[in-house]
Amino acid sequence: MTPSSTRWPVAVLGATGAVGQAFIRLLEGHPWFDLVEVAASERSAGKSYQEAAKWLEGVLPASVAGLTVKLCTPEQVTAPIVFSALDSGVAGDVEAAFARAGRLVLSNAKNYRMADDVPLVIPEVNGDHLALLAHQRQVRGWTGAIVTNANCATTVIAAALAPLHQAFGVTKVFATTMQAVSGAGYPGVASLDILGNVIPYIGDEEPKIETELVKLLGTFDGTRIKHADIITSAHANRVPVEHGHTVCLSVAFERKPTPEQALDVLRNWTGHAAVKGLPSAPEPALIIRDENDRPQPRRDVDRGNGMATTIGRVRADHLFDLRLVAMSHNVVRGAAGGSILNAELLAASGQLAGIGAP
Ligand SMILES: NC(=O)C1=CN([C@@H]2O[C@H](COP(=O)(O)OP(=O)(O)OC[C@H]3O[C@@H](n4cnc5c(N)ncnc54)[C@H](OP(=O)(O)O)[C@@H]3O)[C@@H](O)[C@H]2O)C=CC1
Ligand SMILES: N[C@@H](CC(=O)OP(=O)(O)O)C(=O)O
Repeated sequence: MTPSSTRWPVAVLGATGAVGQAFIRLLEGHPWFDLVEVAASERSAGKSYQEAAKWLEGVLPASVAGLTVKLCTPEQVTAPIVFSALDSGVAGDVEAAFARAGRLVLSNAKNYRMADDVPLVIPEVNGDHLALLAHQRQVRGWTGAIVTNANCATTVIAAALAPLHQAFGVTKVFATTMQAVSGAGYPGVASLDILGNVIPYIGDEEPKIETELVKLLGTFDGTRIKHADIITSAHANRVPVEHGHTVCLSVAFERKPTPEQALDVLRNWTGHAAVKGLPSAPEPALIIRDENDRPQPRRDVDRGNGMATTIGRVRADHLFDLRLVAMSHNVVRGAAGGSILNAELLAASGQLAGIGAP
């Protein structure tokens, strides 16, 4: 699927961090988007990207190495589409300034996720929520817009539960996460804190999982999102894994499925139809493993170029109705790749018209 022969210039804000670097890797050779600008804090601005960033994985693309890092202002950064990998301490003001200046901001930060007029989107799960942008422009008077993607642990849970919610109506979720160190950004957690250890606390993570899930699985009525009626109890843990958040789930339903019925739904789920064929869309979005010892971050995290969610251990639950384990790449599916897929869906559905006009 191609939206037209148009190519869009894009920028990355927070380009030097863990998620910013993933954007740079994933945008290299993208068929629709050209990365033309990178921006970060005052500490990095004015330096070449190569000098400012401690490159973490693979080879830094030559086209980016020599770019001068800009400050994160709409005066300095002129691209109409802006991917934001900014620290949440600054994302609120910076992202609003870009949207006010007519730019489309695709944000990874938590600041606007739960705002009533801001779409919180995992394309396969709730791509239709992007239509909320018309309401956002009306309410805020912006010519640009902000679209957010979810917390990376919530992304795993929502991707696994969306098909089951559609088929059987999820009512309660008990979620225990095992989250990779890359989720804490760079340099992140001190090695002596995490090597050979588990940390049973990630600041602010459990409330985000519990609130974002109901918005993601909610329904859009043409003006607003009606949140799903699901109660979630989350336990968030940091584990010594490089990439990939794993989540153990116990789930209760309105209509209790057998494990076989649940597996059938998961295996046949295709998600929001408009996502199929987009450049970053994994095919399939969900990979179901029958082995007792999967999913595993080491073996499954890069499936679908890091965009697929792997699910296993689907079985009956003694406490609720069903148990399962799900895992996906927190920096790709749960951050940069998810944002790029949001932008692709907007482009393919003709929703980029007028973007970039002041
Ligand atoms: N890592 C993950 O798995 C996920 C992260 N997220 C979210 O994505 C965002 C980025 O996370 P991550 O890459 O891990 O974080 P990092 O700490 O690795 O990177 C933060 C980035 O923000 C920039 N920055 C910090 N302060 C300022 C400032 N005052 N002005 C402008 N830029 C600034 C940094 O620039 P500089 O180098 O110049 O300091 C750096 O580029 C966060 O909001 C995070 O919560 C969301 C989902 C998953
Ligand atoms: N808190 C997540 C990563 C993250 O930054 O999430 P959020 O964007 O919701 O703050 C983790 O530690 O794995």
